[in-house]
Amino acid sequence: MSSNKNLSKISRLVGSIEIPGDKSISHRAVMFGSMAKGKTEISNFLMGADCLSTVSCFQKMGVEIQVEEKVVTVEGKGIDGLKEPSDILDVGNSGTTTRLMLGILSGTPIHACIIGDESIARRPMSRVTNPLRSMGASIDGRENGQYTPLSIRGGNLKGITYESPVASAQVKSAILLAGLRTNNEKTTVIEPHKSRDHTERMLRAFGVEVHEDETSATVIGGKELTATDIFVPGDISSAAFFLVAGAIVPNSEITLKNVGINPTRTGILDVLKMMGATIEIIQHDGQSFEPIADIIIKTSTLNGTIIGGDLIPKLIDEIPVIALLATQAEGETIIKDASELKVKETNRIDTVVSELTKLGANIKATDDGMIISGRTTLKGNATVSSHGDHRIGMMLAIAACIADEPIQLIDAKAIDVSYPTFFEHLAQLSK
Ligand SMILES: O=C(O)C1=C[C@@H](OP(=O)(O)O)[C@@H](O)[C@H](O)C1
Ligand SMILES: C=C(OP(=O)(O)O)C(=O)O
Repeated sequence: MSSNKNLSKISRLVGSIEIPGDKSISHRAVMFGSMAKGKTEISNFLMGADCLSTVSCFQKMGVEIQVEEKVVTVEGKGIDGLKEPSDILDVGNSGTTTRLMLGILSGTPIHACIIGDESIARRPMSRVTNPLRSMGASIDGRENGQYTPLSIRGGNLKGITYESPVASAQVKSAILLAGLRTNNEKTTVIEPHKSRDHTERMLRAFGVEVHEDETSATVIGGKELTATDIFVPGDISSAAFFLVAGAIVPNSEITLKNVGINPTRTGILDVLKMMGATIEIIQHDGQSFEPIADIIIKTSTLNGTIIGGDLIPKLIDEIPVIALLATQAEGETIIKDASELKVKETNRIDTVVSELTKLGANIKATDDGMIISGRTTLKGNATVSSHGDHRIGMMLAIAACIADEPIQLIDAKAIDVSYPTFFEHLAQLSK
């Protein structure tokens, strides 16, 4: 489904918005609620297309799930409660749904087929299908299980210690979720850098013990999950677009409310501080399993910086909009160690560089990231495309706020994947 938007410069951004629920946490709440015994009520659920794909896949496996405007109720029937689906499980555009669901299905004695859209069909799945096979799952698919369509039949699993070549919460979560299905065996995932730990935190909320250290996580199989109510904090990856907008649109001051500030996700806040942004973080008291804050950002004078190493997994989805931020910073910004960008919804090194270049940015691709020289005036008067990638679409819509001439954005609809109210929020803040 394609849709285009004409976007113009904005004189200032003022006011406050409530950031919609976190995508990673919304997916997990539906999945873990489906595996648990009892009723899980999820509030502030993200009504984005990706999370609705997760809901529909678990409904097809017989789980009763009701969705009523940001409140989702899941009637879990326990870890053995999933039924063999009579239809294909369609994950749409969602890598998280695909990889975590493969982990869950690995130890479930049913057969399932998984397909998604054309972007999903290009995303590498061997990073989960290979370790899951080594635990005992039968998985097949295009190019020996590297790409969708995939088919899976769960088996009797054994625990493994898996040293992942990539820092990926999707890989870690898939293996840990499979590990829960072993008979009292230990499963450990070791990563090169720590990835987001929402799975570990939420499993504990569902009553399952998870052992964590600096870069590893361990579960013991055979434990039941107990249903619990989950409040989903606002998604810092969605907040990132308005954090950058607030910093680069002149005379702005905006407050972003209820933003999740899990330290494995706050790389964007570190970068804004490193670049000299005026930012205030007011943490809420009495949090449950994920910390939450209101964040105030003002128009800022910015300097270039170097972003790499263990900061990368903490901001991987924010790199497109960080590249835009860097076009408005004095001097050079180097983003390195980020080759994972090549296997997201698009090759985000290529799409960021090609679309920002059309707007007049001084940006070049490297093997594992990009180098941006600022500060440049974005001229606009160009047609750019999301390439079907929600984060590229939102980055370009924020670029339009400061470009001298209007921009036409092709396929703005892609934004619905993670932030369906994005344009309403932008309009609300625009003065
Ligand atoms: O576990 C998750 O919810 C996610 C993990 C990250 O992917 P990787 O695990 O591939 O790094 C991230 O890019 C994605 O948007 C969501
Ligand atoms: C990479 C992303 O999501 P997923 O892997 O779930 O498709 C994203 O939201 O930027």
